[in-house]
Amino acid sequence: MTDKKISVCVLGGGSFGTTLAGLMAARGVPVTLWLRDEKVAAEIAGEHENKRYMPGFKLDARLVVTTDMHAAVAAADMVFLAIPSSAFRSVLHDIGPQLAGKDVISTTKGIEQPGFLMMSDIAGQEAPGARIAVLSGPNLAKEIATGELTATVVASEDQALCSRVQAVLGSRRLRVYASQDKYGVELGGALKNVYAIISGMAAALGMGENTKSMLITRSLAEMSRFAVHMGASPMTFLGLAGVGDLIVTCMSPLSRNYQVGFALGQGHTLDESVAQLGQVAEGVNTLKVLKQKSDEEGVYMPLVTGLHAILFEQQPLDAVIGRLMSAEQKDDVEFSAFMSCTPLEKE
Ligand SMILES: NC(=O)C1=CN([C@@H]2O[C@H](COP(=O)(O)OP(=O)(O)OC[C@H]3O[C@@H](n4cnc5c(N)ncnc54)[C@H](O)[C@@H]3O)[C@@H](O)[C@H]2O)C=CC1
Ligand SMILES: O=C(CO)COP(=O)(O)O
Repeated sequence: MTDKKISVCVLGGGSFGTTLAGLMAARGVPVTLWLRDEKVAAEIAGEHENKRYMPGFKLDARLVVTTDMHAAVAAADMVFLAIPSSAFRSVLHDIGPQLAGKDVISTTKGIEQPGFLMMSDIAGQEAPGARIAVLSGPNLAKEIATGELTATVVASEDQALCSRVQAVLGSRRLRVYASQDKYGVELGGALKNVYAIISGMAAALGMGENTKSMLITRSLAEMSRFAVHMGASPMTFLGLAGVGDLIVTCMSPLSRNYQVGFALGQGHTLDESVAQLGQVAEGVNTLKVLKQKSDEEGVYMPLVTGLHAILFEQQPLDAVIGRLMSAEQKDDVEFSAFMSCTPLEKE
């Protein structure tokens, strides 16, 4: 790293954007947080708090907040995106040419249809001149904001970019590990949201601890099977952006996807469950995208199929659980065979 301080801009003033921007500002990094809403921007500037998304969390007074996206991006060397996947492309579309030569890091955990595109794919299309990385791991915004210890993964083929992100974001409370498997890290972050909905349902239904453990473990098997089929490294799923993020999202009531599942398990409809959350739960859209893709690709994903049947095909929960529990009993750790074969045998 050079002596010059890297200037950062965070796009998106929801839970995660606010948290990341506040964290970096508190470390003395020059940070500007961009958001759309003038009222929220004025509140953050005046009271150092985002009462809509992060009530009760004080932000560092050095954090600059703006509603002028073009000015914020122009002044930055590194741009983090913390925008829901549904709006990711439209936000990038406005600033694509401005991002040439800059570091762009997506923190968004979703997939775009049509095309089954990762957020880094969209960034590559909308900002072809940018250097692109993704950030993912067990990173519940509220825990990061209270200073709980955790870690995350920055993934890019560009190792110098990973090092810059580690320098800007890493601290004694947040370790930033590097990976070159951008696709696997991104897939892990998106897929685990679906399984968090299932885990939330299981919790609301009062299921046992054995059941919850089985669900998380079989979720890992299912998401890894899909990801490996799609070209990701199986090893990535043993790391923070795979099993790490899966565990936290499936176990914590702070997860919004878990909360949606919990509300569903209490008997609320999907619309009610999403409406009462008031924040993004990416797993709902990812479930639709994943069901379609796994059908097209012929990848066996019984948990995805089951949740899709409950949420979008009006099938009763009992019937789905009955089907899952009476399906053929196959191998436990199935890709041990895949990992031990040579690259040639894999093809
Ligand atoms: N909150 C968390 O703990 C974490 C969230 N993420 C990911 O970060 C992404 C963003 O999530 P959150 O910040 O949690 O969501 P959120 O629901 O807390 O906030 C979303 C923010 O995006 C803004 N927004 C929506 N549409 C927009 C548009 N067209 N233009 C500009 N801003 C727009 C909203 O106004 C709001 O400020 C998601 O993909 C999520 O999976 C990743 C890691 C942790
Ligand atoms: O991705 C997250 C934690 O790593 C946040 O999960 P939720 O979006 O379910 O809150």
